[in-house]
Amino acid sequence: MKVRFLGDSFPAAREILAELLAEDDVGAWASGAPAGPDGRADVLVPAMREVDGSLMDAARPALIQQFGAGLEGVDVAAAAARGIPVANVPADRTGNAGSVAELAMLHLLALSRRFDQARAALRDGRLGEPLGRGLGGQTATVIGLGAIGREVLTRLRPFGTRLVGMGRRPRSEADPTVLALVDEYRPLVQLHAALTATDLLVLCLPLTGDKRGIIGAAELRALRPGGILVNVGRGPVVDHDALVAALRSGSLTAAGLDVYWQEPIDPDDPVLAENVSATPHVGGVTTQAYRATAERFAANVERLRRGAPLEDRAA
Ligand SMILES: O=CC(=O)O
Repeated sequence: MKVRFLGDSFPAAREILAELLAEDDVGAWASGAPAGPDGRADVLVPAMREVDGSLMDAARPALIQQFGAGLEGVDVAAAAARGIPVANVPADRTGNAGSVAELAMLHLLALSRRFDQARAALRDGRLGEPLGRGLGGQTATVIGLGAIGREVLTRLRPFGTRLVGMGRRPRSEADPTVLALVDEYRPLVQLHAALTATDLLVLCLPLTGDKRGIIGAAELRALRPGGILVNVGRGPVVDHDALVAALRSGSLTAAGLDVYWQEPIDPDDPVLAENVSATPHVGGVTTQAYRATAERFAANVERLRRGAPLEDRAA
């Protein structure tokens, strides 16, 4: 089987997959699908690129299989119209959610303890600065209570942080396992009120439904003074210009970002000149999560080969 990733990002995913699918041809189209017979793949891997109907017509894949959870770049209706199955590897099945949550913790700790400034002080020969803040006693609001949000809450608990969980559902319909993880549950319709009592805002949302730009200027302004935002879900959930403005004015103290409006982010993007700790979409990029993701991916390729029903289908 010919397995092709769109773009040459996420190289370790291909390496681990190539080991598991040793009989198959695993590779990448560095700049999108090439024309002609070379542009055909049995399994097409979106890898954060857009997959529209014309790309499907050119590549004529037997399966569009994400190496990970997010399918927001895939025109699932166009795939269904062409009879092409679309599948992903859900974050809760592989340890991916735990890896992403761990990265959220890294950003929270680095920004609260001002890790970049500490390293700069060390290089300047200064001692005992900067003054950081601990996570204890602060209020963290985690928006998005899927597998990643839950793992973030679990990891924050031992730090003595007050935990607010926000999800779509009214409290009466919230999942009891989520309610057990938080000090307070609030439905998303109470977003503004929750933010006014928030020091640490952690976004763990997929880009589905009406989530684009839900964190804009008014929401960032509502956070408590000294507020920190961490986004490990999807970039466009936050309004880019509002984020830059809030960081510039100091109304938001710092941001930890692993996901962006376009990926990879332009290194000259003004947000990167502000007080941010930024990583290039490595939330799920750990040997543990990748091995488990690759195993589920390879199992679906094997099913495709045998004509067996595929797992984790979105279409
Ligand atoms: O971003 C990573 C994923 O969607 O799995």
